Amino acid sequence: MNILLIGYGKMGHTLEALATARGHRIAGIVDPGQAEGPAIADFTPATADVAIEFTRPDAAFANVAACLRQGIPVVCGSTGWLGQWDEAVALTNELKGSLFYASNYSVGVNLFFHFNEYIAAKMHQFGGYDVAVREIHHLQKLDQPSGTAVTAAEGILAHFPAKTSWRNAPAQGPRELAVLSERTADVVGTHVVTYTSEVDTLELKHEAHSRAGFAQGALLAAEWLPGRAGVFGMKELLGL
Ligand SMILES: NC(=O)C1=CN([C@@H]2O[C@H](COP(=O)(O)OP(=O)(O)OC[C@H]3O[C@@H](n4cnc5c(N)ncnc54)[C@H](O)[C@@H]3O)[C@@H](O)[C@H]2O)C=CC1
Ligand SMILES: O=C(O)C1=N[C@H](C(=O)O)C[C@H](O)C1
Repeated sequence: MNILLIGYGKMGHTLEALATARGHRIAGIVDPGQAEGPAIADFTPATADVAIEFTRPDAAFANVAACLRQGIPVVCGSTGWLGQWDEAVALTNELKGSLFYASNYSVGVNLFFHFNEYIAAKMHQFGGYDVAVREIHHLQKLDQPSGTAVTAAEGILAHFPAKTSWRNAPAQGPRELAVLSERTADVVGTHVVTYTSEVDTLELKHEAHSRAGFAQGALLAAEWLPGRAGVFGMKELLGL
């Protein structure tokens, strides 16, 4: 496939290496850091089968919209832009385009999401536990809490009715779910869901050892998306 890379930072470089190792061709790289590099408008479905976007919260929506307008299926991994999610869905449907989004492309994290929802329902059934989410990332991360932590929090709220909202700070009452963020040098991405009762603690933890898992999942999505119109995520791709 001809893959357009949008964003050539930590994820862009990891994706480039993995995509070429899997026999794909990089159709172009769009990044303001690339001197005299191309723009998304320079590409069409004839030159790019799919675009993969990993940039920053304030750039993601415009990049997704530009791909949709060019008729290029887009796999977006940027986090922290979901305030514009409804607009992105509406534009995808209006243009009959193809959009894939995941707050985390790692297969392991998507299993973590699946077990998180199952555990939340069970813990609610048995009662007596409080729950909190914690995420730890490197110092360069722009958004807080992480997109993954938001997905985990929403999974808990959907299955653990004792919690009705989440807050990126210590909970202010028993109905609030605390989503706590830590920033530490060189941590790729760690997420922990902790249930505590008076007598014990139960934890579900995912720790990324490198960015390879994110890139593998994003490439799976990029290979799957072309030819499918609509909005998709990892549940559809992995059948979870
Ligand atoms: N969904 C997932 O599985 C994952 C999501 N992420 C998210 O992906 C995003 C990027 O992460 P990293 O590569 O680690 O960041 P990074 O800071 O290393 O790279 C971002 C790149 O985007 C470029 N950029 C900025 N504005 C741009 C624009 N308008 N158009 C094109 N390129 C632009 C920057 O120059 C930089 O090279 C972040 O939002 C991060 O949270 C990161 C890892 C996994
Ligand atoms: O910025 C990162 O690095 C990561 N961002 C994603 C998120 O916000 O959840 C996924 C992963 O944890 C790495």
